[in-house]
Amino acid sequence: MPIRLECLSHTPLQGYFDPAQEVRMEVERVQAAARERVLAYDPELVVVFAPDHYNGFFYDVMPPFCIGAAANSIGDYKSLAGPLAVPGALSRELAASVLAADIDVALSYRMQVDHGCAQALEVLTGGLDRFPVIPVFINSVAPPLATLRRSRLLGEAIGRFLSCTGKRVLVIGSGGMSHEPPVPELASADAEVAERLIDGRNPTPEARNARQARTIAAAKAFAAGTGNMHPLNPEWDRALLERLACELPAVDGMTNEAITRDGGKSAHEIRTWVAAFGALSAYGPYRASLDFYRPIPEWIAGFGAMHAAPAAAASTKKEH
Ligand SMILES: O=C(O)/C=C/c1cccc(O)c1O
Ligand SMILES: [Fe+2]
Repeated sequence: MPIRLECLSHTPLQGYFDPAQEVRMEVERVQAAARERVLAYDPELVVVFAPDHYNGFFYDVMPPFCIGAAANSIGDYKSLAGPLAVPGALSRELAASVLAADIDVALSYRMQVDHGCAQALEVLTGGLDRFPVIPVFINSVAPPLATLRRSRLLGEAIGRFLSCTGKRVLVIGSGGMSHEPPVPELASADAEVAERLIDGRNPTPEARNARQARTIAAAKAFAAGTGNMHPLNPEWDRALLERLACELPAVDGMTNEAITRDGGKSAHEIRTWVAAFGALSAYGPYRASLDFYRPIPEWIAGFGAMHAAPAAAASTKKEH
């Protein structure tokens, strides 16, 4: 019952507004190495913990967590569009098992995922449907949010289920660390924006282009040091990476208010990493490697990559 973990930041700005070539190439090398590890491991099941950015989940019903029993990627920015290869019956069993463990989770047979999920699948597996994949949405942008501890416990409950499947499992966490791109908030929204946050599925191409143009313009202003976006916080990011590697339960002490204050409103995407590490921790002690970290203002992201495996695992090769 082997398991491997890959966590990485995403950004829809890759390919639209890039950092210096040496940084871009370093990220590409790290991403290629992660993909090589995954393909050599050849998972029988992938579980991807991902946020959403008001593309698939809205305030008409905003669950803290949702397991996909079928899912489609909308293809925002340059991310891939199309169906994920979701094993629906197994997703349902997973949801039942998590609920039986006293963690309340929703189930969707029509989950829409955005770049927050699709980019990680493309980078790590080369596509959306290369391996059977169960997407697990974690609300990271739409207050009120569950606690960070709850994401760790969700991950643990999922890990316990996975360890009983006998499958070669890969868990993925997809999210930035400190960052705060221009995502609107319901509390301060006018009526038109509020409606978009409550029920804004399937916008027109014009509306989508306008949104993407706003993000690109914000990235340019942020990298130029103008505008009033929350700064990236490499010190906070590095402390978090250390916690994930060495003392996972310590994340329980991080309150939502402190995460917003220190990392910015979208830093809550770290809960995808926390859940992935929670799943891994259900298999016992683990060993984690930090593959990359750098604040990248052009991508509005504290950008990191880590991989990990149970301490007992001798190699990352395929195990039968
Ligand atoms: O959804 C958007 O329009 C922008 C999302 C974004 C921007 C920058 C960094 C990220 O991690 C994002 O998800
Ligand atoms: Fe994001």
